[in-house]
Amino acid sequence: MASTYKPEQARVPPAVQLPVPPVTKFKIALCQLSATDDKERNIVHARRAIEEAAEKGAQLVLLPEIWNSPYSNDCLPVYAEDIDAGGDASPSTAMLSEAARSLQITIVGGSIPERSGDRLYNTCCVFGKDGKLKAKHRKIHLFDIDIPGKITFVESKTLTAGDNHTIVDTDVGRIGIGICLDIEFQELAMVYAARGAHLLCYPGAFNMTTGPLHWELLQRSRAADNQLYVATCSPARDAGAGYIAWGHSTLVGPFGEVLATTEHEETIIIAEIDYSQIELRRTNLPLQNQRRGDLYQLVDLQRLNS
Ligand SMILES: NC(=O)CCC(=O)C(=O)O
Repeated sequence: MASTYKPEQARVPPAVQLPVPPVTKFKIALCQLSATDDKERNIVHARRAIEEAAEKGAQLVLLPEIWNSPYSNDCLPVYAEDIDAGGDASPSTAMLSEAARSLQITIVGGSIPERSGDRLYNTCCVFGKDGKLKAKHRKIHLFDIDIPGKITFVESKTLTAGDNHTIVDTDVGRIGIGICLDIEFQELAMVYAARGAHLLCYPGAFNMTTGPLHWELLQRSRAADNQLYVATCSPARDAGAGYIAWGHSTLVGPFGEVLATTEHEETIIIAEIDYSQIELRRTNLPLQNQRRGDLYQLVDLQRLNS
C-alpha cells in the first residue's frame, strides 16, 4: 500500500518551486590557477584569468580554494587578509571587487585565508557585478586527515571553522557556497537545495589520495541527489608543492552528468549552464515528491533559529 505521507508535512518543506533566476542560460568559467609563494603575482595572475574568462563570455567566474597563497599551515597565517577592513588590508578581495565591477560579472572568489581578530578562516567571497561583496562563506568543515604513508594535513591547527551556511542571490541565480571538505557533507547541499539553490559552487583543493576516488563522485552525488548544478574549481597541480592538488575542476548538471572537466594543468574551463534543465530533470524524476518525510527529515537549524 502506498504511504499516506505528504511532502508538505515535512518539518522544513523542500523548495519544490525553484525561484525564477535572472538568466536561464549563461556561461560559467572555472579558472584552475597555479598558486605560488608570490602573493602579488597570484593576484595579478588571477585578475588576468578573470579578464580572459569575461572576454570569452563568462558571466560567472569561479576561482580555486586558497588561490593567493600556497596551501600550507605555515603560509596561511602569513598570507591571511582582513577582508572586513578591505582596501589595503585585503588586496585579494579588492582585486575581485574591482574585476567584478569593471567586467560586469559575478565572481565566486575561490577562497583565501582570512584574518579576523586573532582567528583565521578559509573564506570565500562572492562579488556582484556592481563590485559589492554579496556573501562571505567561512569553510564550515575543516580538513583534518591522517592516512599514514599517504596524506596527513591538519587544517584545524591554524584555522577556525565557520558557523554559517551561505546561500546568495546573484545575477546568475541562487548559489549555495561550500569550500572543499564542505562537499563531503550531503546535508549542507540538501539544505541549499531546500532553500532553492540553482547552483552549488565549491572551490576545492582535493589531494592525490582522495582526489582520484572521491572528487568527481562527490560532485556528481551532490548534483544528482539534489537535481541542480554543481561547479568546482581546484588549484592547478604543482608536483613540487607541500600539498599537491588533484586539479580536475568540473561542472556537473542536474542529472549527475559531467558537462565539462579537465586534467590538472592550469586552464580556464568555459561551459554553459542552462537552468531549464533543472525543472526538466525534476519533472522527469520527481524526487521532491517522492521523499518520505515520515521516515526521515532534514532540519535546517540555521533557518529554524533565525
Ligand atoms: N582542502 C580540503 O578540504 C581537501 C578535502 C579533501 O581532499 C577531501 O578528501 O575531502
